[in-house]
Amino acid sequence: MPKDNAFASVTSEIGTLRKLLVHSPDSGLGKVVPSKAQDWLFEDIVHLDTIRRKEYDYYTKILLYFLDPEKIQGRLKKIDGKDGQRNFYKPGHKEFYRSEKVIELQWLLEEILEDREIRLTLIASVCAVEGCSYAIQQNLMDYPAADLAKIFISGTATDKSMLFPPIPNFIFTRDIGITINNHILLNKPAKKARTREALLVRYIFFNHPLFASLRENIIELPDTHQHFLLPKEGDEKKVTLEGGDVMVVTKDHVLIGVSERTSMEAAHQAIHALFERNVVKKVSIVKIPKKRDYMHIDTVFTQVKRNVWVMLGNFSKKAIKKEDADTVQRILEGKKDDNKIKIIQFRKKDLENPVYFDNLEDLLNDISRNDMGCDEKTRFIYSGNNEFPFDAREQWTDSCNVLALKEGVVLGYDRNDKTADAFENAGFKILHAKELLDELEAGTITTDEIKDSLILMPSAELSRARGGFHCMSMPIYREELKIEN
Ligand SMILES: NC(=O)NCCC[C@H](N)C(=O)O
Repeated sequence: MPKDNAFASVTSEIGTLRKLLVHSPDSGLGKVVPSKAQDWLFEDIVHLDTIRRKEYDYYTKILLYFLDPEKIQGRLKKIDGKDGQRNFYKPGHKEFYRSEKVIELQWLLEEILEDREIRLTLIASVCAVEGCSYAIQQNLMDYPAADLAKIFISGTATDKSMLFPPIPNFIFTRDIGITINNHILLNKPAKKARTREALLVRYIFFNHPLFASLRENIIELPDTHQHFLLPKEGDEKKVTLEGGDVMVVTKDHVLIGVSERTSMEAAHQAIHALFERNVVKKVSIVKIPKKRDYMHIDTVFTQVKRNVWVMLGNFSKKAIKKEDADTVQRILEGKKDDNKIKIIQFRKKDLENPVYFDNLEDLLNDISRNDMGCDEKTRFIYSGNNEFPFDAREQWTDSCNVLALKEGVVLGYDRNDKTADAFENAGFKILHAKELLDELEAGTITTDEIKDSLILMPSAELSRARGGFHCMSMPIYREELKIEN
């Protein structure tokens, strides 16, 4: 349990995780059709039963074991028993795990929908966003809260009719908002497919009693003045921001990616909002190429320990030097600056004089050494062991997108073999989720004993959704790291 009484506090990427928001794959994932997969931001269609039972359920078990063991310890056989109903994992079912540490968004949505006024407003809002008929809107009022929550998320009514599209990316809770110290910065999705997620989450944060103490600390970025007059596509003046582009590296320092999803204008607004409210003292803007493969900064790097990061080699010093080595190419492509990473750090006390970094490694090294006071050498583990073509292949399947359960213990996909080798070479133990759970249940190991490890999770279906465990988590509370400066 957190030592203080604050409900929310995230001051790093790697402090021991105590509370997070998640959403397990709902039936909407099983409704993605090939013709809409790209619009709905999936590269492929997934097999629902496999993604749940053989993949995501392991994530739930590991999270509960680390964050809320009473819910699961000694009960695994029964939970996954022969009846095969998975009731423990189903929000809305009476046997659902209902953890206040591993917090399921569908459960919170159901709870706020018990309130008639919220139900009416949210029905009207969802119907407006989805362009539903008046008849459907009236019809939705007859559903009990649990069914309505399911419908809002899956898009499908209890009689199996599809009322509106699913929101299959709701499993990527990272992107709905970010806890920065004891504030929550809400997102403004860049893609239409994620609009309903933002709407539902806004209602949860502003209405669920769990967040009552935080209401004053919820930050919503304003839109650009007369934003409705802006051209449809490609205007940097639009304010769009997704959580995968925000990383809280220390209590004073936040990184904000400018990417395919987060606009420069949003970064600009966020810097002002965070400085004006005294949330942090330093914001580093990390501008990455606007590419589907790199959609947010957490798809190209995440933190493992105070002096260890996993990253894509393309953004390393060496790779950037190599790119610049051919003079003719450099001159010809000189204007293609958009393909390069750009890093600018703003300090509240001296806004006029930002600091520039040439490459990602320099920034991360500066964070490890100067912000986190780490004397040990900063180490980088590269996607695919930095070997072509495994570097790009494994980054595509989220090798760089790991979630730290505590400093040095991270969750990643089991399909990224070369990255796992790189972790091993860097001195990390490689653990497999299923075996680890067996050992935890048998009592031959405890979560406290697990140190410096990459826990490999089954991933064949999950990885088709284009996000890893960093994306599948919205930390609400992490223990504060002891930093000696
Ligand atoms: N933070 C992240 O990188 N989230 C991954 C989101 C994947 C989702 N299919 C999307 O394209 O939005």
